[in-house]
Amino acid sequence: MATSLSQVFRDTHLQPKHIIPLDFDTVRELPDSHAWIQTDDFSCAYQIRMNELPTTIPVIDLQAPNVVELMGNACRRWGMFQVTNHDVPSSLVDEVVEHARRLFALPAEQKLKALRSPSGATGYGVARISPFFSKLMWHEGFTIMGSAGEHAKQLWPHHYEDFCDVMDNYQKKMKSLAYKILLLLLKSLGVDEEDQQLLCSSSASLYQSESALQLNSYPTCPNPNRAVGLAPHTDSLLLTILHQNDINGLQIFQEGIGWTPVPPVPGALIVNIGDLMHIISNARFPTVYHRVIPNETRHRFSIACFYGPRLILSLHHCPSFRSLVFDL
Ligand SMILES: C=C1C[C@]23C[C@H]1CC[C@H]2[C@@]12CCC[C@@](C)(C(=O)O1)[C@H]2[C@@H]3C(=O)O
Ligand SMILES: O=C(O)CCC(=O)C(=O)O
Ligand SMILES: [Fe+2]
Repeated sequence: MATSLSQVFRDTHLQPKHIIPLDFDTVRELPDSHAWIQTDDFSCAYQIRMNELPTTIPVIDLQAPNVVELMGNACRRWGMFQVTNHDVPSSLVDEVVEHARRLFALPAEQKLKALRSPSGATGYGVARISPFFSKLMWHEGFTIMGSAGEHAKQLWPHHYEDFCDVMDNYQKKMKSLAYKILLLLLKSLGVDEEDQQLLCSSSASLYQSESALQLNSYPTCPNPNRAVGLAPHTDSLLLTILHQNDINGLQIFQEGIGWTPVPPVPGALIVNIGDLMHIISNARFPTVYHRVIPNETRHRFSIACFYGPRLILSLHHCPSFRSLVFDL
């Protein structure tokens, strides 16, 4: 029997099939390894009845005079909202998506040169939560924590700087947006100015927040009714800021209603509460259970930025901490 968490992590989770994504270009039928549902009747699992169609998550203008109230309400009700007027240039978002498209379009053997190592944080690979499911996801990802340089060099030995510059710029923009939103949320929770300053002072861990970037790719899927793009999960840090391209697929779970689509709103970024924010808010903000369904004809991409205290993010490099977090 395993005697430590790191041993549990080592022993149970890291079989090769749990690290290396499928070569999606070469498959014409859904392999059994990726078939989550055995019949074609998946409709009951994720459709919602039209008369129960809930109003969708709020779209909030970051410059609105009552933004604190709007965000507070959205987070209490949904744990999620979309934000516009956020000052992140759409040209920068487009550049990130174009780089993601270029990366995932590389031949499988090239992408494998930048494979995330079993104990590493940055690189190409399956979603971290993969080992906790017996089936595999219709998904491949590229995670960036700190610099992407080493891995990008493996992909494009001579032209990797542009990729790194664009990712760095985007992370900077995301960090400042996330910090702004964090302050608004603390305000809406009733944390007064003095305490906000304390929490965010240069020695406190909220000020020392860091971000991780995840490029997600969901290739076209021969049988989307039986496959899962990204399995149901909650994000573990404070806030996630997500850009999805114009293709449906993201769904959130609502108690008593079921899986509800989050349709893309052009130009808006999705913000969702993670487990740490749920804890900090003393459970006033729910952490959002969400998943992604793949598409039969269109390749879907999304860019997620996870924002959380530096200490927690650096602990993601430690197998024992990861098994602690993901086993919860
Ligand atoms: C900083 C983070 C946040 C991580 C772990 C680590 C790097 C990659 C992130 C994701 C990205 C995909 C979904 C998720 C659930 C996963 O499997 O890996 C995320 C996870 C989390 O939100 O916990
Ligand atoms: O692709 C999406 O829309 C969601 C991605 C996601 O949930 C994640 O990266 O944690
Ligand atoms: Fe997520």
